[in-house]
Amino acid sequence: MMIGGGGLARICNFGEEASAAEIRLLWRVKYAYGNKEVISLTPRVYDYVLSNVREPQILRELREETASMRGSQMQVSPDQAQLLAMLVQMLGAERCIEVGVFTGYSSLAVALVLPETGCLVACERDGKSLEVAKKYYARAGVSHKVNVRHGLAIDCLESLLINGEAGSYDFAFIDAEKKMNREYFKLLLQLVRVRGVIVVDNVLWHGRVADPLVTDAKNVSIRSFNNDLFEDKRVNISMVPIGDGMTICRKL
Ligand SMILES: C[S@@+](CC[C@H](N)C(=O)[O-])C[C@H]1O[C@@H](n2cnc3c(N)ncnc32)[C@H](O)[C@@H]1O
Repeated sequence: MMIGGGGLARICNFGEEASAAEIRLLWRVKYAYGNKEVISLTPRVYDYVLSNVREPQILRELREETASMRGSQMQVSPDQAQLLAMLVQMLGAERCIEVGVFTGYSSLAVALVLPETGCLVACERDGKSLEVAKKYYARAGVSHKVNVRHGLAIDCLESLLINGEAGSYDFAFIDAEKKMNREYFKLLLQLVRVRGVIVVDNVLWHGRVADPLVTDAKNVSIRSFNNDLFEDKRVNISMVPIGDGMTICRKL
């Protein structure tokens, strides 16, 4: 059965008003690959996902405090933070780096699961949001695991390399200036050990990267970096449609 362009547009734009049957039809039209049906994250499905996230109380409080702050939409979602923490645990990571801390939600999620001897280098240029992050590291009792670096992330990463720390990190998370992703990745690939992991956030850029008609500078830059990662034989990759999209890269 075919569905007309107008019908599709209506369901796409006003998904919440569409009937369940229409949505199922939309899935079949738009998201069926061979025999495989791929889930579309409606608000209801996403609520269900969130209801299955085991968000620690301290992270919930940080998220709620950040909600009233400017830029709160930059924070990773609870399901993303949970995935980052799980990757760190699966790797048995002891040494991590975060590029782009904001008020500390993702870095706290990582610090909480690091062993007592673990260390997270947390790079952030904005002093005001770092104050919130430091308050929560202290409240959570993980300040001793977080090496806060206030300044430009590039300077921080270069200083780690100058300090002879190449190949000594297990895990890194990139979540700062998108147009700098290529530079961050280049430095982090040196800092992370073989079989270590680098996660890049916002690779789907609100879905706009998939639209060839959107050609603003940020989109072009994210799309081009995604393509670099796809071609990069030094890493295995997995692009995951979680939050605003994250690509998990494992160094070979
Ligand atoms: C998307 S937010 C990070 C969100 C954070 N990971 C979280 O889950 O709450 C990006 C942060 O990167 C910081 N940032 C942007 N450019 C930077 C740079 N060149 N050096 C250091 N930090 C930078 C911004 O100040 C902002 O706080």
